[in-house]
Amino acid sequence: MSEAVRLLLVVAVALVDGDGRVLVSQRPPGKELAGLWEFPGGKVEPGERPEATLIRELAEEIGIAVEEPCLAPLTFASHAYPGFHLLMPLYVCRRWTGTPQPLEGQGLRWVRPRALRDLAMPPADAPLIPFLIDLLGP
Ligand SMILES: Nc1nc2c([nH]c(=O)n2[C@@H]2O[C@H](COP(=O)(O)OP(=O)(O)OP(=O)(O)O)[C@@H](O)[C@H]2O)c(=O)[nH]1
Repeated sequence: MSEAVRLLLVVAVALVDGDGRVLVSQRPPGKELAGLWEFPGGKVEPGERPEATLIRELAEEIGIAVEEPCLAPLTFASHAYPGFHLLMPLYVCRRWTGTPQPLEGQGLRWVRPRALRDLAMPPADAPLIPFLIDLLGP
């Protein structure tokens, strides 16, 4: 039998603005993978539905309100990190209330999907970029 892995379920979202740009957030100093740009989101807590996790994280991290029907599944990442295996559904969202703000002192940037390739992102995220380019154009 192969070695047991710890599976970590994290949900993330590509918020898309009217110009087809995507919001990325820079992991704050002190966290694992600090300085890398990522899609907003976080770990699914025990007993929590993934969509509820995203709605909670978006309110906590960037101060916007999202309605569940506005979260559309796009694709997912499956990546072996040292010590755990990340499974990360990526949703797309084009409608929300409020203006994204860096409530946790993180950097926030709106970028065209093609420009994601030039950002330092966690290794799990690279395979997600072509799906965003297909959906939104470069
Ligand atoms: N949110 C998010 N997490 C990602 C992405 N890519 C990626 O590998 N991850 C990984 O998924 C995990 C998310 O953990 P997190 O620390 O952001 O979750 P959280 O907000 O619940 O953390 P906390 O325990 O500090 O509250 C980390 O291991 C992170 O490196 C991404 O694009 N977005």
